[in-house]
Amino acid sequence: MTHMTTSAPVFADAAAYAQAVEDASKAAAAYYTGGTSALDDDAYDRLVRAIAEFEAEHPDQVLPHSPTGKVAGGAVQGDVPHTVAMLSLDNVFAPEEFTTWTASVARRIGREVTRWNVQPKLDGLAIAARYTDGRLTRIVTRGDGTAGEDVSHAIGTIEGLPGRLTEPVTVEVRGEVLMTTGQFEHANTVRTAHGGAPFANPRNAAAGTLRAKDRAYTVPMTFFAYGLLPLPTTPADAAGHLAELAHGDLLQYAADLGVRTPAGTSVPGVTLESVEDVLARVEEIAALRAELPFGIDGIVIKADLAADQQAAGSGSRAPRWAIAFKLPAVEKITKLIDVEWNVGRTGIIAPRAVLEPVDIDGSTVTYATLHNPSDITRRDLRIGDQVMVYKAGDIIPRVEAPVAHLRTGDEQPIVFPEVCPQCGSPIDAGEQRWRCERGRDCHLVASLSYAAGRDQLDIEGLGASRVVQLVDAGLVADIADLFTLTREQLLGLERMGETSTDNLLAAIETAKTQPLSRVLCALGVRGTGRSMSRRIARHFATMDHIRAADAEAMQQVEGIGSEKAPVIVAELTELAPVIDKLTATGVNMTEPGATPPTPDDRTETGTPAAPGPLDGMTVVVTGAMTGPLEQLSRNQMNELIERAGGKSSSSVSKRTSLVVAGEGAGSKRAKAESLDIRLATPDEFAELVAALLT
Ligand SMILES: NC(=O)c1ccc[n+]([C@@H]2O[C@H](COP(=O)([O-])OP(=O)(O)OC[C@H]3O[C@@H](n4cnc5c(N)ncnc54)[C@H](O)[C@@H]3O)[C@@H](O)[C@H]2O)c1
Ligand SMILES: [Zn+2]
Repeated sequence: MTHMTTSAPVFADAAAYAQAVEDASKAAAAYYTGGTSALDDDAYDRLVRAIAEFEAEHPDQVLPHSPTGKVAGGAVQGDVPHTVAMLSLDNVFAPEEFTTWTASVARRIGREVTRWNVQPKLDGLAIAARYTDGRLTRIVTRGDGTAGEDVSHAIGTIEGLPGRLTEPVTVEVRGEVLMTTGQFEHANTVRTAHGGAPFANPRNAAAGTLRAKDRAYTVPMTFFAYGLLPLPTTPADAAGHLAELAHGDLLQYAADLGVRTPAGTSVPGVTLESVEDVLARVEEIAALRAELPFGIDGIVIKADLAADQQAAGSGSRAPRWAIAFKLPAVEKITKLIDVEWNVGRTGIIAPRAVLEPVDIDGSTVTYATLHNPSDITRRDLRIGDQVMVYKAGDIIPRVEAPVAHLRTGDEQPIVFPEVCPQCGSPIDAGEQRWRCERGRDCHLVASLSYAAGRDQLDIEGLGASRVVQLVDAGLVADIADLFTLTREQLLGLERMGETSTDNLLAAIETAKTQPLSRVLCALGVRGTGRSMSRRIARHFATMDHIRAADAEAMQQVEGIGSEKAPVIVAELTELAPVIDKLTATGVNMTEPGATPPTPDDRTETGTPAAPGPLDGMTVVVTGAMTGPLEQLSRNQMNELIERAGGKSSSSVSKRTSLVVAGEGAGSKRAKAESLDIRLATPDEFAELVAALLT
């Protein structure tokens, strides 16, 4: 779980440094006041680290408004003074750094720290809530640490921060205001409904909401306390008592007063004595992060005893008795390139965001869930948007919201499908989650239409609408059922006359004689398309040999690697009942011209009985075919090439041996000429493979 952010940029000169200070200040101002920063946290931290490095090397050039060494990067102020400074926290990123830090604290205070209080580092913003005689009278933000902004207008909208304590005491409660995932979703729904731009993430939403005055609507937030201290008006004995309490006891007292603390969550604060135990707890909290209903960006470890804290003291930016063990960033800004619509097994049509690849928490994220269409509307997403993407642990990455102010005006609306993208049937959009009207049959309709297609079994008269009819009538449940359809059954369907019935039955009968490669393709084995199916069929020659192949044998087929092979083998096992049924109905299960591999010949590809005219050649077909080849589809041309011992390809490269250029051939022909690759007209090619053109 150790982590280090990527290296920081280096500034060429003072001007670049000044620009960086400017950018960082602007980002921090947005970050702390509820605007949306143009930088994600990693980018901001990198920038500040680079600024610090430059300043270390050029101490004479440090700008007064540099963010380094300041609470909130010096970007925010306030006019309500804090009685005790509200500081930031220093960071560590790895166990060794933490151990080093604990040793430095021990050195400073001249003894080991007695025990530690370990709690989640809540990802919101710090506030001080002042209670007078038990009544909540004022809420102040952290500001620059010495003075904050009065946000008392938010009283009553923050769950966990009661208007009245259980005892009439005068105290200041400190803690974090945040939005839970649910509150964030709700806030964006309400906000966009009022014509506002959605908040980029829960933290940003909490910051913006806390400061907003006179809004037409209110949205709830949540508070968790992590501190309690006396106010100037607190009676001396009570104040003295508070000052002596250990951190854990203070939080227990806050909870007793009715204030929410992390104690009620799955990551309560705990006190631990050894560094090992602390580190183990850090791991535990990190592991729970993805499932928490609120964001955390680390773990805070504090000396628990007041005496230890006082001995360690505080710096101008952070206390010396506490540290934040930072967890890797789980949010990054990247671009929304596209939205795909996938149909699940039950017919649910789910949108999925296609992203510009971005590294988050140790993995590259290219897709993120968008849940459902209303989710897209609620988030007001557009293609081309910069979006905040969240990913932690093993959860599916999700798009939180667009970073609306980064819009350029070139963003495009997301187009919702009008019919099922898989089978073309109408969509049931009555619920939040859209669904293909065919439900579970959607896949069946799609896979049967595919199987009947021109490049597979080529069953004329079996278009999508006919397939829908057959499925709806319960006549077919898999592709094998097509071959046992009776005349009576077909005649019973609407719009099915004698002629079309006979034609369809004849087409189905013809389909039984298709080569194995097409039957295999029709089965829709995951990970195989047309050309892969042809390669498999040519290699093994018969369905029995294909089914007998284990993953290792499957890997002998060109283009099948160690990852794909077991998937294909497993798929074929799953399809066994359908394959058996197909065989029983008399569907051809051999590949013409191919011979099965011999057992000791595991590296050789199954070769045609006789050497073909295109042996070892890679052939590209372009333009319109004429003469004897006129009727052949591109797929059939490719089949022909492979039957002749060649390899078909769709792009011209140095490795291409021959380009068959028909009428209208354009760029591929030009490329072949520039690479000096042999060209043939369709007629010349037909002659070359004449023996195979029967
Ligand atoms: N994206 C941006 O543009 C941008 C700009 C500025 C800052 N930031 C981010 O903000 C962070 C620095 O912010 P910071 O100065 O507020 O410091 P910080 O968030 O690293 O740590 C201090 C804060 O932690 C909070 N906290 C949460 N749980 C706590 C607990 N249990 N006990 C004590 N405190 C707790 C408090 O609010 C406290 O003020 C960095 O991670 C940086 O990336 C981002
Ligand atoms: Zn469908």
